[in-house]
Amino acid sequence: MSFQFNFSIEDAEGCPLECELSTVLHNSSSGHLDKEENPKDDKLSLGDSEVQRETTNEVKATGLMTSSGKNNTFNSDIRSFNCHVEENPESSTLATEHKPPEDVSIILENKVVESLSGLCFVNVSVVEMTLSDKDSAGENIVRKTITSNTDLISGVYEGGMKIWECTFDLLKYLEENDVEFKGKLVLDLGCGAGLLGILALKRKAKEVHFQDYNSTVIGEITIPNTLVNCDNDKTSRCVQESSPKRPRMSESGLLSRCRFFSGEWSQFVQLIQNEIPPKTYDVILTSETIYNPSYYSVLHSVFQSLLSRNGIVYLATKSHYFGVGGGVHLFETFIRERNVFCVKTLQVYDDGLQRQHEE
Ligand SMILES: C[S@@+](CC[C@H](N)C(=O)[O-])C[C@H]1O[C@@H](n2cnc3c(N)ncnc32)[C@H](O)[C@@H]1O
Repeated sequence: MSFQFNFSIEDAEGCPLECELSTVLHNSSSGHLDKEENPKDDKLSLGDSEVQRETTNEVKATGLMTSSGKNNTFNSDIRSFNCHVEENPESSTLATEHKPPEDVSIILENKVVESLSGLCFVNVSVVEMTLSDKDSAGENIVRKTITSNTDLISGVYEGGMKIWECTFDLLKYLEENDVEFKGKLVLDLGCGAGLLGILALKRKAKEVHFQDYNSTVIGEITIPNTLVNCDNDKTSRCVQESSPKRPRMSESGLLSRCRFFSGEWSQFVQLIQNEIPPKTYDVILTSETIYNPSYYSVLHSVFQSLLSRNGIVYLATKSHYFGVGGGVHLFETFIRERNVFCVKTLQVYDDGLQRQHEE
């Protein structure tokens, strides 16, 4: 069954010039999500959105609605997922840049590498097992999530350890539509495993920045994943499942076109904006980052501050995140109310939804 949301495609002429960034999030957006209007939507759909700036001063946005049940082998079903909201979250986590070590082989110690569709990634369970013993001095996110039995702990751990389903939808969309990355400065925002940024890197992006809330994710998952995909000419014959790949130092060339950041989004914006010259991104890729409505304001300001004038944002999301309350309708409303971007649906993937719904 195909499912379409109420996204509309707007002419760039219909879009206003940049407007002020709203500071109100909860109040302004929550009242506009009318769950009763499409009561079935929430359970059935996932979505991708793309936000685009035009060459004129006008801002145009397009959206890609996707849904998928195909990748459940890699991800538990998170349409209804557990989120623990900390009473005193460690918010405003400072943004930090992470430099891969000189000896890149160290990064892959104790890692098991898997592959899918030409992309390699470390097995998260193995990383978690290793970390549950040793990260007590660090963020300790593995132990915290095990203890609280949650997919994420708001303000502490934002879910970057595993690969979420919409990442695969967006990868598919980018490949099928031959989206151009050559020569572009790309941001994988809320990257987790970083597969979106890695795809951009392999497709000749000039530079890719990876950002995740948690430094543990960047160090233990994102950087290793980037490294195992850095074997430029040989990536098509990815390592066999469960076989660790040990790239030579000479194979890590692509790493020089990557930068890695951890920290909360507003802090990240500050860090990037303080660079001289200040940077803006041609493409922002982001998957499963709109689950929490209380982050919409800062997320919008990331787009507004860091997207270049001709830039474009591809955003992949599920229709609704039970337990936290975010979702595509709410986010679309939020974007429209800010009046900076327009939104359009690009595509809906609905594989497996009926099956999921019947359950
Ligand atoms: C559910 S995970 C999705 C990870 C990955 N994009 C995927 O699709 O597999 C959400 C990601 O958004 C990022 N994130 C969410 N809220 C954030 C915030 N307030 N500040 C910084 N990063 C945040 C985290 O880095 C986290 O990894």
